[in-house]
Amino acid sequence: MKITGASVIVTCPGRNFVTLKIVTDQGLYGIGDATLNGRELAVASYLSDHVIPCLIGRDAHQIEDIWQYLYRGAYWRRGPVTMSAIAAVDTALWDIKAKAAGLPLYQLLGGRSREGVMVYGHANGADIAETVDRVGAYLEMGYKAVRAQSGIPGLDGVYGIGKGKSYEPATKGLPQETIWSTEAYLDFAPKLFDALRTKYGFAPHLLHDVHHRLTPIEAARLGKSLEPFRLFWMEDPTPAENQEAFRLIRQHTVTPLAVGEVFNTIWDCKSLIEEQLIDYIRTTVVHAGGITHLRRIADLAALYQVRTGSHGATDLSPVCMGAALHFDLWVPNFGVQEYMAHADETDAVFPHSYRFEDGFMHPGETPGHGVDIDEKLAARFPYQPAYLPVARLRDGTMWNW
Ligand SMILES: O=C(O)[C@@H](O)[C@@H](O)[C@H](O)[C@H](O)CO
Ligand SMILES: [Mg+2]
Repeated sequence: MKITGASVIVTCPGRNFVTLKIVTDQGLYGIGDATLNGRELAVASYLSDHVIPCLIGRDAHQIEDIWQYLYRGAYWRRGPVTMSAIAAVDTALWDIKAKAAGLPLYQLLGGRSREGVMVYGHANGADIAETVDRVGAYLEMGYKAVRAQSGIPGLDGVYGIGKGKSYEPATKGLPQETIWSTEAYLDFAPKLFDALRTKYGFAPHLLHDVHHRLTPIEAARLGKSLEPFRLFWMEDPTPAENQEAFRLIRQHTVTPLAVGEVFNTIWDCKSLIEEQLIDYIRTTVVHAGGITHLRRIADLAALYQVRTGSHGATDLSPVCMGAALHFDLWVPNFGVQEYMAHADETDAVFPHSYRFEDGFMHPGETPGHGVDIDEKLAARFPYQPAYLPVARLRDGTMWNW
């Protein structure tokens, strides 16, 4: 089956998304997510200018060979732009292969390993009282796991706090500037989880995202102070590029650690996994080279009892979500999947077969990954420049957002 064409679709139904569509001489097509929040057009150009010309005429069934061709063949390996582009090709090719087989994608990976995919919701509020209520709303919807993020008195624009119930960090125009104070946060966070456990007990899984803001010793202190509240995980405690930092954190706390949403390859998490410095690996389909590469990361992780907990924020398109759910249904060492529901316009542009039911997601039985794109509708939402925020300390020093 020959690849006869490919195109990049950039659309902004509520937020920006980049989608690759690959078509074949047999009338089958596949799509893959290539969205890199705040840097979308770099991946779109990488695909249009440098990848698509190399795809035409290749056998769409040779997923592994095409992956290796794009990874090794670039000479310049890894990095979020390259790996998101490779991921889009890989996802589209798995979609085509599964459609050709007439099977939902999870069947090609090895079949289902569980009944459904446990997801966690992202609850956020302006203060502790509101966050406690929002967690309650998720529990009422049937969620078994909820990540809780709360505004901190005196700090504007803390990570994870939206204007309404949903959370969308990117804003139109230039990056929004926010202020960060580690001191205020470290005192505040345990109070939030104390309030949550007091109200809801220990049955629900509670998670928390630190979003790379602490130093290793501060992260160790936070992990220790959260131990009485038995979190499912503490996410991204320190900037993730320094794998050694986790040795120090690990010496001090038994709060489980999750990391990896910003990782692109197995090399970013090799030491973290092999030294058993983390409990959950959060790499995802779109930013870590597609299903072909994510499977390698998961297999390495399985050797060390590290489980998966893939990133699933709103900037990962429904195409990524669909592919991730097939992966999750199969992967033996599954932990949990993040799920932030998309805006209605996004769902309309990307019709999909996945669904939420009582705390679990189901990818559906449609052949392929079960997500499509309505190109006519997509064209009605042109790209709008948008950026993630940046953070500074009170004295103006640049920090990690
Ligand atoms: O865990 C998460 O969902 C995140 O940390 C994201 O909200 C992250 O900030 C965005 O995906 C960035 O694009
Ligand atoms: Mg995160």
